[in-house]
Amino acid sequence: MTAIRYELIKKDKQTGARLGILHTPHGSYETPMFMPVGTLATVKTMSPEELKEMGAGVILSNTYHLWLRPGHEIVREAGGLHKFMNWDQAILTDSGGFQVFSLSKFRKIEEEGVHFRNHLSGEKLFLSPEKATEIQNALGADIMMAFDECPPFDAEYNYMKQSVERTSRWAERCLKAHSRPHDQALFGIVQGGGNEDLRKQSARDLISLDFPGYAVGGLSVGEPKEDMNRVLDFTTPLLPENKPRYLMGVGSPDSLIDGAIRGIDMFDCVLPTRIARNGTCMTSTGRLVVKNAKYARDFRPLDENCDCYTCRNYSRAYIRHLIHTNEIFGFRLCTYHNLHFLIKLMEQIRQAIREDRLQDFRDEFFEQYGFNKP
Ligand SMILES: CNc1nc2c(CCNCc3ccccc3)c3nc(N)[nH]c(=O)c3cc2[nH]1
Repeated sequence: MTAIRYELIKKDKQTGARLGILHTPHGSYETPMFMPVGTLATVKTMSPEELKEMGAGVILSNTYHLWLRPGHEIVREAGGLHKFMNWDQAILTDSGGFQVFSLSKFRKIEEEGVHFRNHLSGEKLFLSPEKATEIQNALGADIMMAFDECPPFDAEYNYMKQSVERTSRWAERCLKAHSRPHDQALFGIVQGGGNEDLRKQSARDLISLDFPGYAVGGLSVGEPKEDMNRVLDFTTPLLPENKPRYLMGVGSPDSLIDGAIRGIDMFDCVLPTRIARNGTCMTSTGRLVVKNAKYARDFRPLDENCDCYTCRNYSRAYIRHLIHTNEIFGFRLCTYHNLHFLIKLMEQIRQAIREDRLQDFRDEFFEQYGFNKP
């Protein structure tokens, strides 16, 4: 028995969306789901109790960051990430590949792995499929990711082809190095940019290795949303129907809906927590920059249609004051609201799938939120 099991409950009659349950050693969670990001073993400014209160299930942490600080051996000695951060629900760790490419200026990619510099100290570092797998085994997350290369979306075809083939070889090396397959599910990551044939090759390679789940990588890296949707249109149908599909780094409301419509089950994004720290909030009628002076005497909640802790107890004027004075409580209130907003959106998406009306829901939501309907 592998560490996780995906149970397909039903498919939406209007779209490629599906309602499912992801069973993990730390709990079972309905999908499609949004996973808050907690890079350094904390979802910034939120306590585990608050995360549970708002309905968070699986949260993310990061191999690269935790390897550098505090070091994966300390987390292992603490009894693993769940014990270390006092989180008794599920955890997913990314493999560190993406962070190396996005954080480190100098890097050299070879068959063996990636040479780069520590983005904090400048010291020379090296990450390989084996090392990334060893770190994730030490962290002990329920779901861990294969070590991959996420090339620029518009990389030259031959480079992209070489990269996909190397990522497939790296995935096999991760499977071989994985020491705890019964406790931790290793997901393969499909690459290939915007090239349908390379996406097919990547999916075929990874499916032949029989992973318990698959991520669609190489997207949400600056390409237009139409391109992301086009890639999903021909990529998710390649993936096994009875296994979870995770679209990496996607979390704006329109992309969550469009990803769910195309058969994605799991999403993560730093957006809700990151924009909260500069006073930008997601509301049912679009984004609201609460530190704007126009809210100085606005005593309404952030979102009149929201029943979260923030919206039940505090006004725009008060939150604006806190953000304006750099008060940490202001960041907490905006973070709580933004995470609750996305978790609530996923519940609405799941309900729309139950009622076979996700396309209609998309139209209503886009209209209300202010996304131009293509
Ligand atoms: C924002 N757009 C985007 N993010 C991508 C990521 C990282 C996903 N977020 C994981 C995370 C975990 C903890 C803390 C912070 C982030 C990717 N990761 C991998 N391994 N491969 C990708 O292709 C890839 C593509 C991405 N696009």
